[in-house]
Amino acid sequence: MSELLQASSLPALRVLVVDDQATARRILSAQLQAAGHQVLEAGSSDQALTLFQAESPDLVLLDVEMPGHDGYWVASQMRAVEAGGWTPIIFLSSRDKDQDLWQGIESGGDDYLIKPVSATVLQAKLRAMQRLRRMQTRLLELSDELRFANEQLTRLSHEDALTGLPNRRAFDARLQQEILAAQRDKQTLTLVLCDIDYFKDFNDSLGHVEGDACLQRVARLLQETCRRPRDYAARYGGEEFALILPGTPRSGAMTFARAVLRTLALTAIQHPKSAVAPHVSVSGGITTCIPDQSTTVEGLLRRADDALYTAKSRGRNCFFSFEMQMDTHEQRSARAANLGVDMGTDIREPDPI
Ligand SMILES: Nc1nc2c(ncn2[C@@H]2O[C@H](COP(=O)(O)OP(=O)(O)OP(=O)(O)O)[C@@H](O)[C@H]2O)c(=O)[nH]1
Repeated sequence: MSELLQASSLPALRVLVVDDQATARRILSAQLQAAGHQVLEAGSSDQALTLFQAESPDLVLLDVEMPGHDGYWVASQMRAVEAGGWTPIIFLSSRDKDQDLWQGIESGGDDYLIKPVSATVLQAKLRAMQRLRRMQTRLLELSDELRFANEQLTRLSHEDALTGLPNRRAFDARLQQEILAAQRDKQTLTLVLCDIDYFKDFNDSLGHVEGDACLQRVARLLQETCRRPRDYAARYGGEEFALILPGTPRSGAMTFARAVLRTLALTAIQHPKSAVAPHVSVSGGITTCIPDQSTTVEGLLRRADDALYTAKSRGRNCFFSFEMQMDTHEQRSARAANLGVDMGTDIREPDPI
């Protein structure tokens, strides 16, 4: 690289020189190389277009008069294939009428120099192009940084900072999508709301730092209990979690609830102030339906929340579902036989572990 380029810290350019005269090309190329630039040479309009597309040069120096298609045509073709980019094109021509310059700019050129072009003028033009190139590079970097920041922002606006689970906003959007999908496919959809029991007492006795750690562990356990790819766990509020189990009927929801209760019992996060268990437990409200036109996010959440309230009032550390209560005794017995569990309207861990 020449001392001139190094000293100015301007980027060296990859220049496509298009001229049907081999001698003119060679002289120009030598000047450019002496100034530290890289040169690609094209002796025809077709070759120019091929190199332009294959090599994406930083600058095109383009002769006007060439056999076949002239330089104006080449410039317009380059603009057409560039798709959103902008490579500077400078015409070098012995045509010196105003109309020629006009046509050059109209066809997509950025500048028009009349041959013979002095070495100083050429250097000056190249310096200007180098500055443009540097600005363009910086703009591209900035736009990448902006895109990355936007992606981060979108992710953060959908994520709960403490647990890393999706937050309420993301959950509501997902539930809406799953309602529509289940409506379309006539599939069952289960919604579960879980709330940690006596969590205020947990915080009061062990402190908020332990409380936060507890929320993180419960979040992870719930997420791990979601075994199917479309199951979705979110932090819905303070100590409340919400789960969507698509394609899951009542029996599957019960299995899920039992798994949650068992996992929490096995994990045994100590809860010195719980009135229902020596460990952290949850209460849960479940609703299962095949959504129709009248099914809404708000309606489903209300039903699950009412069920959660009932689970709390029935003693906590259990799940409750109104739909299961509506099952006939025969259905319950049949399912209980299949699952090998004692199924009431609320779901508990039957044997102390
Ligand atoms: N450490 C911590 N505590 C939280 C967070 N969000 C909510 N809480 C606490 O969760 C507790 C919820 O208390 P309540 O709504 O009274 O419910 P509870 O004590 O769990 O009682 P029940 O739900 O009836 O069993 C409050 O003390 C909140 O301060 C959090 O991000 N971190």
